[in-house]
Amino acid sequence: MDPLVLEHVYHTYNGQPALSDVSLRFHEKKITAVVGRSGSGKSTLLQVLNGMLRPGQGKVFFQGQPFDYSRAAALRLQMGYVIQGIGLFPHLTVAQNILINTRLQRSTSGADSLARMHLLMQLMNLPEAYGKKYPHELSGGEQQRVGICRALLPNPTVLLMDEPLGALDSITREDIQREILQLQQSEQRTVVIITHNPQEALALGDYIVVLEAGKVLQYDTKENVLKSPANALVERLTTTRSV
Ligand SMILES: Nc1ncnc2c1ncn2[C@@H]1O[C@H](COP(=O)(O)OP(=O)(O)OP(=O)(O)O)[C@@H](O)[C@H]1O
Repeated sequence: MDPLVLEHVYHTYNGQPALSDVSLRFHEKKITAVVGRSGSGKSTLLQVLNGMLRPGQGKVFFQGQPFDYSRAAALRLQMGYVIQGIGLFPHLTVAQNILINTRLQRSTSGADSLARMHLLMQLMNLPEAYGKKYPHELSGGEQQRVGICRALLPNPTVLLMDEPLGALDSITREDIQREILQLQQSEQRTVVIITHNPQEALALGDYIVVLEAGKVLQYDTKENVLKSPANALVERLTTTRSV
């Protein structure tokens, strides 16, 4: 079952369309990269997926059920969410930051959470000793890795990422891209990652969505997007470094 489905979704801000007739099925245990220019509607799309925004028109399904906005906060806890500049709590250690979602959910025992934290830190190349550090003692890339560990600690079925690597240098980006792929091999989940960088979309995505002015220009496997770009704009998006 595809865990996230949008049917004919429209969203406007002050009468200005941000999403227009977006229908997408995000495939189970696959990475879908959403690429598009600034202002194309990528963040709006992600916020519609996690129920932070209720679209003006159209349907949103999560795990086969129409999204229940009266339970949005509880449903959101089942989705990991990673954003650029991650929002770690500065007064909490790395370990406390990573474990914060478990405290909210009370879903796993303390020992299980600690074991999972160590596993995730290992997969994201964070030395165990970093658990005692504070966010300001880490580099931007390390902070972003902590944010990914935090989002994944409750083992969500879905992981949503909004430009998670946008502020990083290209070498750190590529390192973290490799770690994300490694994580996906060891525990497969449905991942939606937003990026304005076509190279990143191609590096990470099994599927690619190309958004332009709130509309889906193309949605297909990476291979098909590369082989048969829907139009000249998609071709440009997939052959340029960033848009
Ligand atoms: N809260 C808001 N109020 C009014 N307009 C908004 C709001 N959020 C986004 N918009 C507008 O909606 C459109 C889509 O914005 P969105 O942030 O979804 O695009 P994006 O592709 O994520 O852009 P970027 O890559 O620059 O973050 C843009 O024209 C933007 O100005």
